[in-house]
Amino acid sequence: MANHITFIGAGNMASAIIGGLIDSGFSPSSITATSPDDAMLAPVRERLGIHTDTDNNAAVSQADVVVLAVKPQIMRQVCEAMRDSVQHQKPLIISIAAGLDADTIDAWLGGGNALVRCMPNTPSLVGYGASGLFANARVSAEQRDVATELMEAVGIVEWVEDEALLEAVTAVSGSAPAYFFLMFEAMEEAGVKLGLPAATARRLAIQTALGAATMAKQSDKDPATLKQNVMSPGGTTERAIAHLEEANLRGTMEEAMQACAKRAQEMAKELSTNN
Ligand SMILES: NC(=O)C1=CN([C@@H]2O[C@H](COP(=O)(O)OP(=O)(O)OC[C@H]3O[C@@H](n4cnc5c(N)ncnc54)[C@H](O)[C@@H]3O)[C@@H](O)[C@H]2O)C=CC1
Ligand SMILES: O=C(O)[C@@H]1CCC=N1
Repeated sequence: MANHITFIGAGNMASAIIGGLIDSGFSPSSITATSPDDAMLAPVRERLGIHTDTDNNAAVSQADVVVLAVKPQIMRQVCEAMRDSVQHQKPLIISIAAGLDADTIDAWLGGGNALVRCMPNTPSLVGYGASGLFANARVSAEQRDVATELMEAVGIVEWVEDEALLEAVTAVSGSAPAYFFLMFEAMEEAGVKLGLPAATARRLAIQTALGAATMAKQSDKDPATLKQNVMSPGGTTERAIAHLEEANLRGTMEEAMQACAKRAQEMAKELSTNN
């Protein structure tokens, strides 16, 4: 495992990963998070007990792993400003930015870096993250293990050998918590229209999703069979599923996920040329 990890950026995704790491036993004293605004750092410092710094270069100079966790739109400026300290320190770089390819980030950091691109998701905060990882040619087997260990501390890890597949990972898991949260909103709203108090509908819907996900994960049956097991012939579920199929839920999911992957591609083009 890494001796010291520095997170450049301390927003939603960095705090989710840091929170998950600490819950899984990683020492807060081995983690630093940065932001130019100390007011943003105070809550993570107080809540998580980690080191914080408003100076990215100072934070990089102590790290053997640097996680780039700023918005893609400011990544170039952030990377170029810490190029010298990265070149001096030569840490393993892990970028979690959507739509920014490994070569582009490596070039912004001066080139020659061992760089892992990771597409995590926010359930990392509760230890149920799902991350897709890609390593550039400079990443050693030991560094791969470090990246795996880091992200496995907050969930499951899938390596891809073709970087372009991270776009698919973004559609299937990176952005996907939001699809399920939308589903919870919709189920709560519909439950209220059917007469339930909002809080009751929300609790039932969320618990049901947790139960369904746990069953799907633990069972040796595929999701289609598990679905079939809920559907009594001529019963209530059959009617609901027929409605969802007629409304083309599958097609809608496919279109949404294609749009997600396409946006990752567009961001890669926009950010590598216009940034
Ligand atoms: N939110 C999500 O579900 C996911 C986000 N990502 C990626 O994670 C990255 C971060 O996203 P979020 O955490 O959602 O954004 P965020 O806006 O919550 O966090 C960004 C952080 O960067 C900090 N920051 C701004 N300028 C900085 C600088 N010069 N130096 C250091 N820190 C600076 C901000 O203070 C803030 O703490 C993005 O690249 C995004 O594509 C990837 C997967 C999922
Ligand atoms: O929406 C986004 O661009 C980021 C990347 C994946 C999840 N959130």
